[in-house]
Amino acid sequence: MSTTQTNDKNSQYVFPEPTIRRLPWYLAYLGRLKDAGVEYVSSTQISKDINVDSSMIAKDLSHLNIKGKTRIGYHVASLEHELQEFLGFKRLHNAVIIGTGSLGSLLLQDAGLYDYGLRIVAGFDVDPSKEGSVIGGVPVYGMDSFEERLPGLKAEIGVITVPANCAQQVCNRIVDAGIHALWNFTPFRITVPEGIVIQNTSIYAHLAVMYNRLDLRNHTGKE
Ligand SMILES: NC(=O)c1ccc[n+]([C@@H]2O[C@H](COP(=O)([O-])OP(=O)(O)OC[C@H]3O[C@@H](n4cnc5c(N)ncnc54)[C@H](O)[C@@H]3O)[C@@H](O)[C@H]2O)c1
Repeated sequence: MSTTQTNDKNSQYVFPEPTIRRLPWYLAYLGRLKDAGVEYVSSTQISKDINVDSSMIAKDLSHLNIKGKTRIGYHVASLEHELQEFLGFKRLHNAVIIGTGSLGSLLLQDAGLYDYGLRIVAGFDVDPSKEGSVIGGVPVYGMDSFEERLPGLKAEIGVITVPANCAQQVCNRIVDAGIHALWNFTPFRITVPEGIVIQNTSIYAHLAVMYNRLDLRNHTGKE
């Protein structure tokens, strides 16, 4: 389960989160069409293939700088390009990871994040045994050098993968050091000052939803 807040009373138009969440579905679908050599696709066809209402698709895509042609639909490659631009996947965003344990190490080794515009430039950890290591080609430094190294890393995003009991303290330190966007993987609901973007991501919350739906299914006896 993930939620994004832009804690900024002065922010301009904020796209509805459900719209932003659906756009990557269209992108993945368009990638498949492109690989299959399909040149044009209509919102009706997209609707049939990915099971989203076609009027909702048309509304979602109206936010983009592209128009579909009557009776032909959208040019697949152009729509894919526009979606990637809109979603920020084409732009590289430098990030640092705080906490290079199980989850932090996995993220450091996930080359796929780069394809989605996230370039992790360094990891930081309080554990001295991790200092000086390289995970997934990314150097890991001690937390004591965090403030000193940060300006040179040109990072705009801080990824938080520390134990929940120190999440808030780590968050405060990252924000004080000048980072404006946080991707929080801990189950702790951290609070941030106005103007800081925060994205909470927890697979555990998704598990809870799945268990709840499974229980419901088992009780209603639906096959
Ligand atoms: N979001 C998810 O889907 C998901 C999945 C698994 C774990 N988690 C959460 O991610 C966090 C990390 O989980 P893990 O399994 O990788 O734990 P872990 O214990 O393997 O790693 C935590 C790392 O943080 C470091 N650390 C501790 N305090 C620190 C501090 N003040 N500053 C910098 N580094 C510090 C530790 O030395 C360790 O290397 C936990 O909060 C966990 O609940 C989230």
